Amino acid sequence: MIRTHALTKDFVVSRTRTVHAVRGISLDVEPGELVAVLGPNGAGKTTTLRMLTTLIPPTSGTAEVAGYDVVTHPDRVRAAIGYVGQGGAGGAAQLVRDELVTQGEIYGLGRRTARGRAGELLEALDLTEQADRKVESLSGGQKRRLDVAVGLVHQPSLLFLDEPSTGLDPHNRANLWEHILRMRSAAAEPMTIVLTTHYLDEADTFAERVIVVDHGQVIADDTADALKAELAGDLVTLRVAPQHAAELAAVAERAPGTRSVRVTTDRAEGTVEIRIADGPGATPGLLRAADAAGLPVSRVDVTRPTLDDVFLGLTGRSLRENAVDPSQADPSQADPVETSTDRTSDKKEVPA
Ligand SMILES: Nc1ncnc2c1ncn2[C@@H]1O[C@H](COP(=O)(O)OP(=O)(O)OP(=O)(O)O)[C@@H](O)[C@H]1O
Repeated sequence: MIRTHALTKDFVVSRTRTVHAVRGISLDVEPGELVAVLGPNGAGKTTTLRMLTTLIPPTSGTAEVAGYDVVTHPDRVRAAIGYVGQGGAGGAAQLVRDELVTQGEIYGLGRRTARGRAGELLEALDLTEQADRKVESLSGGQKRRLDVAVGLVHQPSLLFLDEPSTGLDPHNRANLWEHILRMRSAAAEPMTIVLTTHYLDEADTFAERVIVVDHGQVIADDTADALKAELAGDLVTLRVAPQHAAELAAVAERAPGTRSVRVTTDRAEGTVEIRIADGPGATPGLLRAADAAGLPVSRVDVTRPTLDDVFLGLTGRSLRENAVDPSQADPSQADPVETSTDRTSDKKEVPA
């Protein structure tokens, strides 16, 4: 459904400054996949989507979408895909139903077909009651559902969603997802969905495949579970008396399967966080080793990793930090993407 090879995009900002937004992305997305593209601000997610949806041309490399090259056959690509951008669609003063009918007509549907399709989408996305209201009067969640309806009006087999739920509260995010998944399962043909998101839980819960992008490159690509198992490991947290923390960390570092150990102490307690392949399986051995070393553990927690832990493991940075947009960080840098985001994590991890 999507095949890219060494896709790049450079933005020449001035004579001395070029932003290398996308640096050689090669991807294959099969029909019917639901793929989340995850990465910090400025990683190149939107730029990649904009190339795949023919909104901007690549600087180099190739991209085939729905069987057509984005540069040589942009019209064919556009007819086959739906795109819900960050800004949203829709003329504010239009009525909701008219907006959908107009969009359908733009895609070449006859008026009668466009009205029929608008009715179906309004019902599927729970917007029938709002059909005769102005777009500008919709709530944030309703507006986003209308954006999705607009993206689907011509029944594309491939839908791109750029941060579909940003700005929505948790209830509206869940509601939007319920609708997206319902539309997807109701589609006659397998619908491929590619979305970008900042919400790690959203990628974790809904995406069948997660592509992690950083500095314009793909740094990981697998199911969320596989990424977590391969790249992060479970987190076993042991609490001890503060004077025992460093010694317990040394014991933990020697335990089989330990990937990294982090120690923090305050007056009351020492905390030893152990990143380890199989937390539940490793914990009894860790406790036996602590006991044998005369280091009584007062509390044990085992937590499964998140996608943020995956990103942290890959880059040493957290996706939760509100990363600075590299192109805005230091205008004097010739290559801001490369040079201004090398931020080290606050966490002090001791490699195992
Ligand atoms: N038109 C443009 N001109 C110059 N630089 C641009 C342009 N569009 C994007 N960039 C830069 O390219 C880099 C990648 O931007 P992009 O919007 O693709 O990132 P993103 O991963 O989608 O980020 P976010 O999560 O914040 O939306 C950033 O440094 C951005 O400032």
